[in-house]
Amino acid sequence: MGAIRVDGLGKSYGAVEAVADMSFTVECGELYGFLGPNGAGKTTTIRTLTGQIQPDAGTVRVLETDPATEPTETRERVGILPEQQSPPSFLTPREYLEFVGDVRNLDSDRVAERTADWAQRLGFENKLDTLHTDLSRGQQQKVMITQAFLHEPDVVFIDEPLANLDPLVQEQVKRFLVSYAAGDNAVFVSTHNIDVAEEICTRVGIVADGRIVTERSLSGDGGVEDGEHDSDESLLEVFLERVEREDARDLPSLERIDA
Ligand SMILES: Nc1ncnc2c1ncn2[C@@H]1O[C@H](COP(=O)(O)OP(=O)(O)OP(=O)(O)O)[C@@H](O)[C@H]1O
Repeated sequence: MGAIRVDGLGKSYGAVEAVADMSFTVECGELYGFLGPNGAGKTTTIRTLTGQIQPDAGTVRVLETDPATEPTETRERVGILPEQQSPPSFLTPREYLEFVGDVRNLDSDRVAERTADWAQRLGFENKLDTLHTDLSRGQQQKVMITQAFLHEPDVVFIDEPLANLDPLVQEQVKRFLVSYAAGDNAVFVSTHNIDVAEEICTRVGIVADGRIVTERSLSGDGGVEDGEHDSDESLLEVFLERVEREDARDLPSLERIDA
């Protein structure tokens, strides 16, 4: 099933054109990496796909729902780990995950079971009853990862999944994301970490100036599968080449500077 479809998406904030004619699709079973420099339009695209903001132009569909007109239907079926979001300071992880389970209409026994599983998987069992305000950034990130997957959604949007996590937990989360996508779910990861994208993603879209400038299928062994590019070319090389090319388009030419 088509998980995410974006066609001609445009979104401006006043005079700032954050997203301009963005188009791409993601199928269930894909771990799709959304890569781009600061200010490229990644967060704006995710916010549109999760019904947090309305597009100015184009169409977006998530599991055949329209997040602009059916935000509740969309959000019921997706998991979201937003950029730099912390769990509520006045709740403990257990209380927060019970609340999320309630909002997601999950049976309380199931929530308790999944909370215990995730706490064990990510190693925060001994913090389940500690207020978030007394948890480290990494421990809070583990709780945020748990809430995104609590209802086992078909599509998950994650901004910088490995932020603040120690190397051991990073490995566990990477392995989990790969296996979750392989279970016929779509995992959409926005990241600046090109090495991680190259390691775990099945496909990446490189974003610059509010649109996809190129997409690459990844072979899973660090190689980039592409007819246009040398297969030995790393994803970092592809990224730098395409993003610099877009930057150069925006810069005045030397002749114009000299004139
Ligand atoms: N609420 C807002 N009001 C005005 N401009 C905004 C707002 N949010 C984003 N922008 C602008 O829109 C553009 C795209 O921002 P966006 O946050 O989508 O980029 P990004 O690719 O997620 O960047 P980063 O990698 O730095 O998180 C930027 O020029 C940014 O300054």
